[in-house]
Amino acid sequence: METKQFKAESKRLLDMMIHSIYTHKEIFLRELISNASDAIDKLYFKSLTDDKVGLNKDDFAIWISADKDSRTLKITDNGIGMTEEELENNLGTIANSGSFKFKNENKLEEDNQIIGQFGVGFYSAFMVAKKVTVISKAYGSDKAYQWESEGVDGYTITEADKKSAGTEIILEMLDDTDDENYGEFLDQYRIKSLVSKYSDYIRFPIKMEVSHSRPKEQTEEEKEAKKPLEYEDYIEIETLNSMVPLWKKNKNELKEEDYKHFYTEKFFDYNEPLKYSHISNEMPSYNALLYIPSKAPFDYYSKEYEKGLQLYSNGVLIMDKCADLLPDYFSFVKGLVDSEDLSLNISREMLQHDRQLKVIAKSIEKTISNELKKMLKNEREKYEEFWKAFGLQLKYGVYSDFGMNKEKLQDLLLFTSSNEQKLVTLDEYVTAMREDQKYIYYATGESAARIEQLPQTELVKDNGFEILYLTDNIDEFALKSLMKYKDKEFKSVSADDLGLDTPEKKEELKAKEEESADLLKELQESLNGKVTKVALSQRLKSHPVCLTSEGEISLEMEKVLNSMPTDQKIHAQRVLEINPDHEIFGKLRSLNDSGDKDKLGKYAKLLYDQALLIEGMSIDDPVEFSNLICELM
Ligand SMILES: Nc1ncnc2c1ncn2[C@@H]1O[C@H](COP(=O)(O)OP(=O)(O)OP(=O)(O)O)[C@@H](O)[C@H]1O
Repeated sequence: METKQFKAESKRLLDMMIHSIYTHKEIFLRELISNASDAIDKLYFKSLTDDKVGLNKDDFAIWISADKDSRTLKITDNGIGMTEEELENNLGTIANSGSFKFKNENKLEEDNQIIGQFGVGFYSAFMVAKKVTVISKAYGSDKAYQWESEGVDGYTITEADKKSAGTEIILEMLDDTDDENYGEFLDQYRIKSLVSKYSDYIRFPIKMEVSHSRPKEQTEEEKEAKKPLEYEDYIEIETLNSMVPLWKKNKNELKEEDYKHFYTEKFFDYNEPLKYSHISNEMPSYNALLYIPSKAPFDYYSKEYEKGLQLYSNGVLIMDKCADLLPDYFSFVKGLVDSEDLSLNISREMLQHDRQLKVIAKSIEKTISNELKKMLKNEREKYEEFWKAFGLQLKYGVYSDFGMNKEKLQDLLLFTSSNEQKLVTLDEYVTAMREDQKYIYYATGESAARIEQLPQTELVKDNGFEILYLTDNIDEFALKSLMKYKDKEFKSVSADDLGLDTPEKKEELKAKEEESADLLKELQESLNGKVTKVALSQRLKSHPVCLTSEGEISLEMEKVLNSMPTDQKIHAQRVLEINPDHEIFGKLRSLNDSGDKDKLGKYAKLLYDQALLIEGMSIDDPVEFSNLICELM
């Protein structure tokens, strides 16, 4: 069977290319500068083995000049240039990359800085220009040629005049419209900022004549007469790019200040970073600078915050915030990644499916996780500072995605402990556990101070067990996702069975409950369905009552879930626990025995409201509460 070749409708293809491959028009400049840099790289490469080139590394440069009157922008390089045939092949055929071939043929192993590989970047010029002229003279050739095109209708190639090898690209900008201002690309400030945004690390100087203004010299008489200053324009040649990226410099040459300065400048943060790391990775190959800010940005915990690392390919910026490089739970990390293996031209959508990118993202995640673990181990104070700013995000990470990442994150968590209210890791908690302690205990509340006073914590504390104080909304959900840590289950101090009672004690309580069954039933009935049970408490020591819950939803979870903006309200199954050793219990019994149901009902309401207040919850009818107190007083 004969295999047929695909045919392409090149005009349509070009049209599609121009209008759909890039999202931002401004990147045309990046593409043309990258091409110029590639061309110089090729001639520089030749000059290493061929004396006839006659140029040193310092002689190479890219020039930009803009002329507002003729609305033209010129990008010139003294690189390898193109022959007539190369103009035809490289600029006349979409997706034909001379650079890609060059790279392959010359196996630029060590000094591989060639950027181009797809053979499409050049055409981005048509996003902003109505006419593109390329005048080029190939190195070693005595003839120069001019390629000219107004877009989809085709191109012409004619002989031209040009003295030295290299290429000059002239863009005649499109007319401005109501929506688009193409003239802005002729503005020197705009050009400067585009170069520093996208092409700052091109390794050959990008030069431009920049006009400045300065006060004119005054004569002595003029000075004395206090004549107002007059200004004059002057032109200066400026190099617009800084050329060597910090992350490609040798680590030994760099000082802490260099990294910190780079961070504050690049990521617009007044505060110095808490931590940085400079990574040169082999497999996959990439360089990265990663920073942990010392404070959470003001919008960090809002929808407006955009996570991501800057993504560079060979020193050329591809994307400002590449979200795919960071998992959500490490979204606080700032920094950049530079990889030669990524292509400059792939669009955002394609990038997401780039296998290489995924491999890099995995490697970065591992690095961040290791750095955090190291910090936790060796720089506890710093880690606690980090925790204050971003701990919440890690706890969200444990809970979200159905707990998929909990194992990776569990050793990075900190909780306030009942022991001196200091922060502890789960590992520290478990290591300090007594042999007879079955569970990791926790209590929830608004603040550590509030939790400290909860009656429910009494018994666990009396047994000498440490309690984790959970004060953030997400905390209990995160622990529920974890379920266990090192085979130890988490247990709320409000849980049914705290695992503290001996079988004899349990029996004793059961007998007491049976004995008071009709009293407990009476109390529950008088609370009109507000609680599912009134029970005798085994956890209370000095307090008369507390509120706990049965089933999966705790009172704290009820609070959190009901504070969310949904119509559906969730109810925990509330249990009012009464301390059988408290005086008030005797009072309740005698009321019940004497058949004073009315008073008993009032006591039940009061005790229930008290339990609510202790829990930090609001009571249904404060007026009734106040009246009842007065009545009984
Ligand atoms: N200034 C230049 N000097 C010499 N050759 C050039 C120049 N600009 C473009 N070329 C040639 O034209 C080819 C096509 O350029 P184009 O920008 O379309 O793609 P590319 O740079 O190869 O790849 P990519 O699309 O990844 O940028 C280049 O590979 C190169 O051979």
